[in-house]
Amino acid sequence: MSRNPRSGNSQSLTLVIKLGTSSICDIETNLPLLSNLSLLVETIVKLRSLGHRVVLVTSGAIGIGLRRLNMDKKPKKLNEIQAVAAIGQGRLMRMYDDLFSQLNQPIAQVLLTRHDLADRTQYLNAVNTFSALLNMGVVPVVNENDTISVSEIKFGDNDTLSAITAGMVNADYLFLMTDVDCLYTDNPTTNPNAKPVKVVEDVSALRDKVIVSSPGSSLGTGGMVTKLIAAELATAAGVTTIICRGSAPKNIISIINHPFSNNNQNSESLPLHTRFLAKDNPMLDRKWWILHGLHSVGTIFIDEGAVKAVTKVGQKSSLFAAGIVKVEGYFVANQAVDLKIERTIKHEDTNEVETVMIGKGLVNYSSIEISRIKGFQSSDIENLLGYADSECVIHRDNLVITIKTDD
Ligand SMILES: N[C@@H](CCC(=O)OP(=O)(O)O)C(=O)O
Repeated sequence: MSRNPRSGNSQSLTLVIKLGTSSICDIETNLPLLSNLSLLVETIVKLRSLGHRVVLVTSGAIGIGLRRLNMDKKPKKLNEIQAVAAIGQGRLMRMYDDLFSQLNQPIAQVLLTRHDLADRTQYLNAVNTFSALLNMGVVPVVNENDTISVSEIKFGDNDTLSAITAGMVNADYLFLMTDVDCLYTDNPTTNPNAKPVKVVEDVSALRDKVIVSSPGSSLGTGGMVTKLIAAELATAAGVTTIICRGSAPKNIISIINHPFSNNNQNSESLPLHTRFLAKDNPMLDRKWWILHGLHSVGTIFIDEGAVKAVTKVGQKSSLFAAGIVKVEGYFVANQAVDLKIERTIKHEDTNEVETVMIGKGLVNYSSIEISRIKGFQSSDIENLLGYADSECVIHRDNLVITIKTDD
């Protein structure tokens, strides 16, 4: 089996390149790593000249902001960190614009939060803006909008933001540039026996095989854990994801020029990197948006019959009120909720309740309405509520199943 980038040829690829704080600022002094950044800019301009479309997702606002204020450490208070990021973001963009301008490459600033993408219209507006920028030959430079990002609406780290961005632009590749060559079976700085992991077919299966304790830098929030989450999101959207060393950006060109097949996974001619293969059947854009773009605001617990119906191979059903046993959280129609089942596991003396995540979906009714109609047939909804907006609680088009099924 060979899973190559979706466009199937290397004529014109769409690449998202994510650069973490450790590749932008010196970890001791916070001074910008100008030679690194210049090499990256040269590589991106080279990629553009080869006909590729490039999006840069960059951290570094906090690091650059700290340097501007002559502060050694990140402040403790969230609003002060946000202030530092606001100071650094303009300077970060100025630095990129200065470097790209030397090579006549126009760039654009795109600042996003998860909240912006939770609304389908705003999500599509962002998709359209990216599309227009790439069609104009511009390199969008993306960061999280730290001024308005607090935990509820945060991507949390730029690895996740880069995976969401890669899904939005239908990228062929996501490059997660970091301070190590690749993913290892353990932390290579503390364990000399740690082995490089070169090709990953299934990110979720990998979690038991590698120890991903390697922390991010003191300024960044990511580490290997967030890279694996990003790889899982991106590969689910059909994006081949690569972890490679941030200080050697030219490797990107070698990697995309080298056709991949499982037979040459140990190719010695390529620089060390980890390749996460894109899923053969990527999730449709809308379902991927529901799963990763939206924040869950509640939970609907369903019974075994409903689990069977919504996970049925071939013809998955919508979720009806009859299969709902419990509602948690306060939400209104059109918001995203998790779908779970509680199962009782009988031990000799005790019973244990296990909660299993089934999926996520957009509801047609509020939590208060669902509490009143749960367990009833669709034909009873009008009597119970005085109206019946929809016969199902979650339509199958708005429902994403996350447990493994056979289809
Ligand atoms: N928006 C922040 C990003 C912080 C962050 O997640 O950094 P990293 O883990 O290095 O990708 C900044 O620009 O400093």
